[in-house]
Amino acid sequence: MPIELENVSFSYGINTPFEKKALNEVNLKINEGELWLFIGHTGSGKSTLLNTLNGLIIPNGKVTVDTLQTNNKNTNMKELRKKVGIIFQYPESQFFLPTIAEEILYAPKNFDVDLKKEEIKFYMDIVGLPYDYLNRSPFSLSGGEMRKVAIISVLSYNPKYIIFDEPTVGLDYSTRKSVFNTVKKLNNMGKTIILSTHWISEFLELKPLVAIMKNSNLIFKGKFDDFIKLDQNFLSEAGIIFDEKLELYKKALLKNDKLKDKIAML
Ligand SMILES: Nc1ncnc2c1ncn2[C@@H]1O[C@H](COP(=O)(O)OP(=O)(O)OP(=O)(O)O)[C@@H](O)[C@H]1O
Repeated sequence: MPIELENVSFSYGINTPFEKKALNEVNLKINEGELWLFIGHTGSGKSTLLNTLNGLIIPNGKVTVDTLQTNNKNTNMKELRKKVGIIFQYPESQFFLPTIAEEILYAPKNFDVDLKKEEIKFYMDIVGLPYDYLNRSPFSLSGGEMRKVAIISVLSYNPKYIIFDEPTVGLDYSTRKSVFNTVKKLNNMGKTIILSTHWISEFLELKPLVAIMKNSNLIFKGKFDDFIKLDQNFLSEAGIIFDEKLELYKKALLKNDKLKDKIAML
């Protein structure tokens, strides 16, 4: 079953001098097992859109997760939020417990999930965090390690859909690579992943589906190679600039050169 957005619109600060439209008539269907990359300039509406998917923001229009509609007062929001886990930008700012083990156990407890020791180890393996970190304070970790703990605390209640809002923001190259590997593993496990990023080429190997936001509008949704072939002006007006790797990939793709698959793996 999919996540479906139908005519989704949202404004902040309605009827105030600060009223700001963040989503305008967005329509999108996200099928199970897909990997979606949301891109677009700063302030284009990506985070707002992601926050509508688990009911943190209730927009006008309709957001349906499997059979659960976020704006239906009969919807069990706990059930919906258990299905759709969000890893926020700078999630580490939300830590408040003394040990990593307690941080990891907090969300599953909330969702009535009895998390087994082996499951914690399994999730630690996925993100690449050593087991002997469990008794450490989350505040003693590096930024990248904190990000990994935040990812585990969402994985720990086994959501079907996992949303990453700019998962690699503020991280160094090797930690970005490790977050990328986590995304890859989760998607290979069949999880549906929806992520916003400014680092498109890091995800090239996975050939995600791409959604482009511009000034609160969803201006493109489609396959990765169709995105790559989009007109350069159209892209740069949406704040999207290709780096060297994407340019190389585009050249090979347009020439139908087999090299493109090698470039994607770089
Ligand atoms: N809490 C808020 N109150 C008022 N306006 C907001 C709020 N959050 C976001 N906005 C505005 O809504 C618009 C969309 O913001 P949003 O955070 O969704 O964009 P974004 O594409 O995720 O940006 P970024 O890439 O910088 O994270 C922007 O103009 C932003 O200033």
